[in-house]
Amino acid sequence: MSRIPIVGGNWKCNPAKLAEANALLEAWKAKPFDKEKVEVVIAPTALHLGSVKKTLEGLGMQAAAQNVGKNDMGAFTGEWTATHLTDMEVAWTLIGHSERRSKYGETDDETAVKVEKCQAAGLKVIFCIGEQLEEREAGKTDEVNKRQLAAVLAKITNWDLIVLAYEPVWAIGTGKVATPDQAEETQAAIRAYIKEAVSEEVANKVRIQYGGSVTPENCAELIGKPNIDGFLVGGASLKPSFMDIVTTVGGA
Ligand SMILES: O=C[C@H](O)COP(=O)(O)O
Repeated sequence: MSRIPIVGGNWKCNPAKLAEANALLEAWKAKPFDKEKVEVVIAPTALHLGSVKKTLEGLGMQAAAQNVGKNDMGAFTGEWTATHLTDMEVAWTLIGHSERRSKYGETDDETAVKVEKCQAAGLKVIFCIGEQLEEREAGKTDEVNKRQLAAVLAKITNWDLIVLAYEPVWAIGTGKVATPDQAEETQAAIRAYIKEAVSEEVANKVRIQYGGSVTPENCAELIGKPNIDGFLVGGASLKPSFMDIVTTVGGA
């Protein structure tokens, strides 16, 4: 089954100024890509989301939030909900990024509640999983990925709204990209688990991104692997050359 690749840009808490975001998007404009062959989803900071979304639309890209609240509307200062995002016509959110898990204490159970809310609101989710260095060294990579996935599987009724992102934590922002074989082996195991725990149909159609120190230089070999359906890019998505990753994945 052919899966349309999907490249995400997670800007995290960058750039400092909206003008810088606009300048980056202006630079991207000069490098067209084939929208039939690759989907592009960009997650700016929440404050820039509304403005950046409009510019992204002009580029044939979609906007994502980097996080979503686990509560409904009400007295939850500092939060927003899946309903707010769909009302603002933001189609996507990330859930379970390792920085949310490790720096903000997000638990597997909380990711499950968030996924459930997004499914109810019809919001698309890039669901992030991945092991810490110690877990890989202890041979627990597949176990960790399965645990993080198992927490949310029962909440997913519409798999068309779900993309998985495998991001080994030791590869994020470190320059230590997983080798294509490492990423492929782990992502094949993730797909095998989805086949076993959900169905062969879902396993065949769900897209699995790789994330962690992806650059224009290393992305070609990674995307050549059968179980890598795109990337979730951090640092390199803040540069004009991000478009080289997009065109390597999907053609100009
Ligand atoms: O969400 C993106 C990942 O955290 C990867 O970040 P990175 O490309 O800077 O390693």
